[in-house]
Amino acid sequence: MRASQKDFENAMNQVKLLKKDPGNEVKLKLYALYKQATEGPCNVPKPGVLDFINKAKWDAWHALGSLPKETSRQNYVDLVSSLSASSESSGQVTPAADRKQPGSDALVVTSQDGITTITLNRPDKKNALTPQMYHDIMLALEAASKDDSAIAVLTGNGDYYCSGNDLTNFTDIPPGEVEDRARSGAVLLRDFVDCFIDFPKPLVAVVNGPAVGISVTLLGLFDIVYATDRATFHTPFSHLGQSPEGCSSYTFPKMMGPSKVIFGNLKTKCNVISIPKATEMLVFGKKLTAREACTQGLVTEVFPDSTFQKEVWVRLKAYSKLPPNAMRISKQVIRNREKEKLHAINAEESSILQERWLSDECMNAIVNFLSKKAKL
Ligand SMILES: CCCCC/C=C/C(=O)SCCNC(=O)CCNC(=O)[C@H](O)C(C)(C)COP(=O)(O)OP(=O)(O)OC[C@H]1O[C@@H](n2cnc3c(N)ncnc32)[C@H](O)[C@@H]1OP(=O)(O)O
Repeated sequence: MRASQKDFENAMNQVKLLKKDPGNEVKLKLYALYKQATEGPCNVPKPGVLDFINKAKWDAWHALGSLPKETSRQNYVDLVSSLSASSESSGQVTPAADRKQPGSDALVVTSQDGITTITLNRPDKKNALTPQMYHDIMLALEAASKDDSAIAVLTGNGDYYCSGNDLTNFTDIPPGEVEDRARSGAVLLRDFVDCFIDFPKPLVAVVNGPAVGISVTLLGLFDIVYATDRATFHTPFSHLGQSPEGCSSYTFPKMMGPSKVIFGNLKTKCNVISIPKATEMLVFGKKLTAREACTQGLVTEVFPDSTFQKEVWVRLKAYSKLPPNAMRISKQVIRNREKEKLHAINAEESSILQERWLSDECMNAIVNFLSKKAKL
């Protein structure tokens, strides 16, 4: 049943009566749904980067794209009713408990046992990332940085962890808007990666299956990476006419070390081969198994697929009981001196990628994928 105007007005009144502050992430969602329900798609200029509050509001509204007014009204009413129910029930202090992002089912955020879990939920598309998902992940990280959880986890639903950027993001671009789209894509990428660089609590990747593209490169910004032995790690940037992001041009060579020198078989007089592992991945697109990724320092520990979920969550629940402030401060000590550098690298990688997206090599690769001529 569709929410009526009366239901919508009741919901607006109910918001004022909430006993508990729902937190910034939910307030932004409410704001966005309200604007979309009353005014339709975002049609105002984007505020400047330093106008943080209005930019966050604009981003939240803009992320709703062309969601119809009636659906927005319904989502607003549903969200308020779930908030009212939870604020009247047990009085729990867990702000993100079993929270499903309205407007998109592609991301599910839950908070339990001191752990905020962000789950990519597009299993039929191998959890490929849409623009809405990039925005929702940023909002979820922002909320998780302030909620009372001790650690945050990113994982995937289904057989894949994530197949990277959704390549259909490159379609339906009207002629004349290609450069604008590349520019806004680079801004989105930079903002997105910045959120990982700045995330203040221990951040854990539970890699439940194969990982591709940006979902791999970001791993260098996580504090722990647990992988099933079924996972693979693939960064086919050259195949796609693209270039590395997620700060991987810095984190991968740093973690994988200098050139590994491999001598050929002396009898057959092979040449000396000396290619750094990071180059083999980021330039030549070599796919690593979970065990290879662990040897290279990208993965913390590999678990048998049959016991993966059980073993990992037992471990994480134990970690989440450690004193949260001590964990946060230790992370700061480990990471802070690199932060400025990482932000600069992120900005540089994003701007190089902006150029790559306009190249024939990139366009041809996308067309080939979409016309099912090429798969990785
Ligand atoms: C703004 C920020 C930009 C950040 C820059 C990021 C860059 C990257 O992440 S580069 C990496 C991009 N990813 C890829 O190139 C992966 C493309 N996908 C594949 O090659 C394959 O789908 C596969 C190897 C991931 C899985 O193959 P398979 O097991 O055979 O499954 P299907 O191909 O049948 O996939 C099922 C379904 O999902 C769709 N899909 C999978 N990945 C993507 C994707 N990345 N983008 C769009 N769609 C994807 C696939 O097309 C199938 O759809 P249907 O045919 O409609 O069922």
